[in-house]
Amino acid sequence: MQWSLVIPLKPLALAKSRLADTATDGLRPGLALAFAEDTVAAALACAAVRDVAVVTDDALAGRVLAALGARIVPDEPGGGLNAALAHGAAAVRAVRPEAPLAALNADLPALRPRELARVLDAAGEFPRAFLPDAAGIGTTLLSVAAGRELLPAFGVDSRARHRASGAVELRPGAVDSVRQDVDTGEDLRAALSLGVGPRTAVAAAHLLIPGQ
Ligand SMILES: Nc1nc2c(ncn2[C@@H]2O[C@H](COP(=O)(O)OP(=O)(O)OP(=O)(O)O)[C@@H](O)[C@H]2O)c(=O)[nH]1
Ligand SMILES: C=C(OP(=O)(O)O)C(=O)O
Repeated sequence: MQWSLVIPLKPLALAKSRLADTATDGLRPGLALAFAEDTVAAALACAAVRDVAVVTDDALAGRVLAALGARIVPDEPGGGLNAALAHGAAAVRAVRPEAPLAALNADLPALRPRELARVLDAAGEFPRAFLPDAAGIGTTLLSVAAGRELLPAFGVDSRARHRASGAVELRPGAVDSVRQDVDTGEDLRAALSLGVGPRTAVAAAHLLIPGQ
């Protein structure tokens, strides 16, 4: 099964505000871009992925991620994360209506292609499914079979909301890299110990992270 992925990305100057105590205003946009680059590169290297669309209005991120091979979809709704995902899903479906589709966060710098393939293989068994984040409160991936609506409910308590919406919670085991999103300094430390991609390794080397 070959998936289309939709990855949302805020304008870099606004992204990852909860990392303010770990990275200065000057360094945070570069760090957010590095996370997105490593996420997109790992997604494109996954054997179960046919294409990746990034929904963003950030011009620099758009250029860099397009060069990696992503399709860039402007965030036309401008209505926040779930509106951006629904818009991205519609743009993908317009080109490839028969493909299964999944939304994936852009802040997964430790993402490993084989672990993503394991999650997508598990997701392919269900009409709609999701993977909880490492903290057990949010969501890092939401999938739908062809012909179904994505109905994204990302944001606060999205694990409970995706479950309540009828999506099946995936428990594929040994997929830490797909669950480890980075919102806080502690998350970044956890991602670094899993092993991050090359752009995040360089960007994080500029930070003073206790314990690293
Ligand atoms: N296109 C788009 N992407 C969004 C929007 N809001 C959030 N995202 C992306 O959705 C994903 C999950 O969001 P968060 O984990 O909250 O990331 P964030 O908003 O950069 O982090 P904070 O500023 O700390 O809340 C990230 O990949 C964000 O870049 C939006 O309005 N439009
Ligand atoms: C948007 C989400 O991410 P975070 O909790 O990382 O903001 C989510 O988990 O639904």
